[in-house]
Amino acid sequence: MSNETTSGPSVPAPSLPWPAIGVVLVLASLLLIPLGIGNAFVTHIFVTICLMAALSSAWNLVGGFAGQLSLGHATFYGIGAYTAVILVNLGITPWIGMFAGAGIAAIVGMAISYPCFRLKGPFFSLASIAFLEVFRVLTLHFSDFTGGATGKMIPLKLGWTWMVFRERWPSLLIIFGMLCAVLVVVWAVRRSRLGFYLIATRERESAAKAAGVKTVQVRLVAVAISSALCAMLGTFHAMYLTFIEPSAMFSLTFSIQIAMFALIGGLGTVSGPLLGAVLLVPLTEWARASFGASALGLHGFVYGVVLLLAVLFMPNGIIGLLQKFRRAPHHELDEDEQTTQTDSIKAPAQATTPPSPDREGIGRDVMRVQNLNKRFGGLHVTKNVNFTLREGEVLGLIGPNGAGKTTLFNMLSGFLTPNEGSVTVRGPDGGYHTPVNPADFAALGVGRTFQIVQPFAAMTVEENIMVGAFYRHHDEHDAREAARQTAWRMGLGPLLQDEARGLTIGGLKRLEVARVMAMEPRILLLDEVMAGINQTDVRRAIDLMLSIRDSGVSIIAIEHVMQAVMSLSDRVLVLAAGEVIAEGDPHEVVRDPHVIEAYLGKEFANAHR
Ligand SMILES: Nc1ncnc2c1ncn2[C@@H]1O[C@H](COP(=O)(O)OP(=O)(O)OP(=O)(O)O)[C@@H](O)[C@H]1O
Repeated sequence: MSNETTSGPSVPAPSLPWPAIGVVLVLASLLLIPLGIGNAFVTHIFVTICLMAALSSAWNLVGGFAGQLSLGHATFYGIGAYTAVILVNLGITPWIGMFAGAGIAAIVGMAISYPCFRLKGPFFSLASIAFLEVFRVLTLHFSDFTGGATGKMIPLKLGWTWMVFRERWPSLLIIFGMLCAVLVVVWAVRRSRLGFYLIATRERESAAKAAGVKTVQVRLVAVAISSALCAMLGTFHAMYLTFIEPSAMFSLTFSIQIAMFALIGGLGTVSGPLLGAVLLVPLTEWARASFGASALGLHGFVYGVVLLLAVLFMPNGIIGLLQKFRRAPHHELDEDEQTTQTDSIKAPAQATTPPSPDREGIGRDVMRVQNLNKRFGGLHVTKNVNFTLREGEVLGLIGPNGAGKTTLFNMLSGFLTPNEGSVTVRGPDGGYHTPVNPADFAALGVGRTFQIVQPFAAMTVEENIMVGAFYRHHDEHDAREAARQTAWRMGLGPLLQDEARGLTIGGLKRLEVARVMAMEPRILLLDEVMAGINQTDVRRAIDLMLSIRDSGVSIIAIEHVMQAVMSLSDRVLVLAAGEVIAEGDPHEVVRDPHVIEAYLGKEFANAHR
């Protein structure tokens, strides 16, 4: 079993007060310093900082939270600029044009991102650049509307209605307000179910799907919000510049700059892009002013050097570096502490799911598997698999390596479509349904774990479990509370604020179960949750599974640890070479000569005589 974790950017806990105080102080100085100095050039620099910080924060929703590294975000900025300028020329105020541009950009963003989500890493970035170029060429082509290569002037109508001013301070007020609004949107997204789902999708798409996340849908929502915000900022900038032309509005360099402030400040964090812009824009503007025409393009060189240094020494950006200093040492549980903790968690555990000595009888069928066949090319992996799972039952699924157990689980949770056969699940309404994808299975109450643990590495233990809890609790406070209760029940209480990437394999296994339990499933598919954990943890896991079973959940458990299989299972199903070779009472099944021959071996049989 590999302890596989990704190393995505760090995600700070959103509720800590010090970053909020820092952000408020930075914002206050962005407004008060230029207003206090009253110099046009200084005000211009602060307008640029606010604009870049806002654009980068909006980009961060897609590039940071969703992990889709777009290098073509100027497309939406350009759409916002052109829409507003065309409308201004028709006599419509940019305050309206701004929203028209936002709507168009959101639709365009979703339309071009949907097919590109299949592309990973640099391929998505390249596709985003290609679309940027397409829009630049389109703007050149439709010159009747856009002015073509010569660009378009904004009619010189001064005043708040037209967003054009003789002085710079009104523009500063507008862009400062827009920056605050963008930050509030990003902050709200980060705290919401959408934010958790985006980060979960970025970290582990399969695990996110298993938690009921509609991964394409949440990324499309993020793209729509991000594109709309960029377009609104594009409108402002067009009015500020009073002139637009295609190569400036749909510029690759500008797109890279937008992404870079977030990369340097802290990808996937609320305050990172703001910090990046505050530190970098004055530096480059100073370089531009100091060296002027003698070193044209010097700002690009400055950006390059800073980016190189950031990648080398601060892979998680400035925010990641700051976090490192304040992060508490990792909390590893020792044996005594674990015992105490297990004792101490009994109370909340019993409060939610009392382990019943008079376990309710096994009820009606909750899952029916009929004639399941799966082929990978010429390899026939599962052959005519039939079985049923009943309410409150624990079904042990055993068999040698390569027998097709995980493949079967993938079909029971919608991750694979069978070539023949069907899986029907009894829904909360009492009717039987045939789900087809992970979201459908989750909606019917089927939760699963993965053989290779799939933590959302950059999230804390609490946040990992919250991704599951959000399935039932849409409000952040409710989801956090449910996650905490589940964590204590699973023995993860003292580790709530630890990052998942720091857990031991035993901890990661428990986290995997905790996340799915937080979804309050009716059917639980456990894939080797006891592999690679010590004897004490195995005993604890057995107790935990019994308490889960007693709460009325039906369980199918793939397990090689026979101690667990024997003490947990009401029934055992043995799969060998894709076929069910035995099914029934565990004590009878382990005596079956076919099972001994195919899986258990003679030594096991002798030991259990
Ligand atoms: N996506 C795939 N493409 C091709 N072959 C696959 C794929 N997934 C699984 N297999 C093959 O199907 C067979 C069954 O694999 P599966 O992982 O389901 O077995 P398993 O019983 O879960 O084994 P283990 O106990 O080792 O996890 C193996 O031969 C495996 O190589």
